[in-house]
Amino acid sequence: MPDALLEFHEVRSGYGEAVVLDGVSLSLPANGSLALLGRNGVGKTTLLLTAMGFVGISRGAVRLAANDISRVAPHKRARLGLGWVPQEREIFPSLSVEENLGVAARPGRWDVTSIYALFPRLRERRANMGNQLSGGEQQMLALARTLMTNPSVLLLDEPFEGLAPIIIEELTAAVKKMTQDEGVAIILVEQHAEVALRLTQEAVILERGMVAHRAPSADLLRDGPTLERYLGLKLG
Ligand SMILES: Nc1ncnc2c1ncn2[C@@H]1O[C@H](COP(=O)(O)OP(=O)(O)OP(=O)(O)O)[C@@H](O)[C@H]1O
Repeated sequence: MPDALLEFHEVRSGYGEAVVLDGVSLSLPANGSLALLGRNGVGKTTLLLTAMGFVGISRGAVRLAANDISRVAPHKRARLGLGWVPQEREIFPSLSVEENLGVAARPGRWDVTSIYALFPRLRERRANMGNQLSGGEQQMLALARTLMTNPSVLLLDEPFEGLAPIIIEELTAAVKKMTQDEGVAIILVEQHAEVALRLTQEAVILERGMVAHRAPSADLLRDGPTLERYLGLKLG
């Protein structure tokens, strides 16, 4: 098995007294990609928040490159290489696209030039203010801005939520290039299970805060009974 870049070891976490994740173990190798699936409320976002340290753990450990980061503050985890793309996007409305990118920049493979090559639409809109972008463009900018921090792992929380199919296509093409050609490791939380499975190597399905099923994404994509059982999906 390849060495884990990001690892959850029997993690329990939640909000105050409420336990949401219980005994979750998973492992993301360097250059790996993992789809995190499950019905509403099973704890997918909580898992990403736990990885970032916004939600604390009461048992188990979170490790990044074999270092225990369970008690490390979120901003330090970001510095260590975890990149968080929140569902709310959190674009600065009164900064231009290019300024939004600039505030996040840290040295590495990703800079404004390589980002514009990945997202030509952002180059076209580079002078637009954050509040002069469509929802899909904001989502691209949110992803691109996190990429500007040159993370070793990107945590994506429902990036395709509410977007038109044409924009989803553009975004998936960029994510594919980023992961398959450039080797950025990702955990992708997604309601669009088929899209997520096509973009990733491995998949984990959560149910009631526990790992209910894990499989290579390509296998799960063909496994109608499992998709129906845990996600209520019927294959077309
Ligand atoms: N800030 C919070 N305080 C208390 N409970 C919370 C908080 N955020 C989420 N929860 C609860 O934790 C559980 C898991 O929520 P979470 O958002 O992680 O699920 P999810 O799988 O991401 O769901 P969705 O697909 O709807 O986004 C839910 O029961 C939710 O009500």
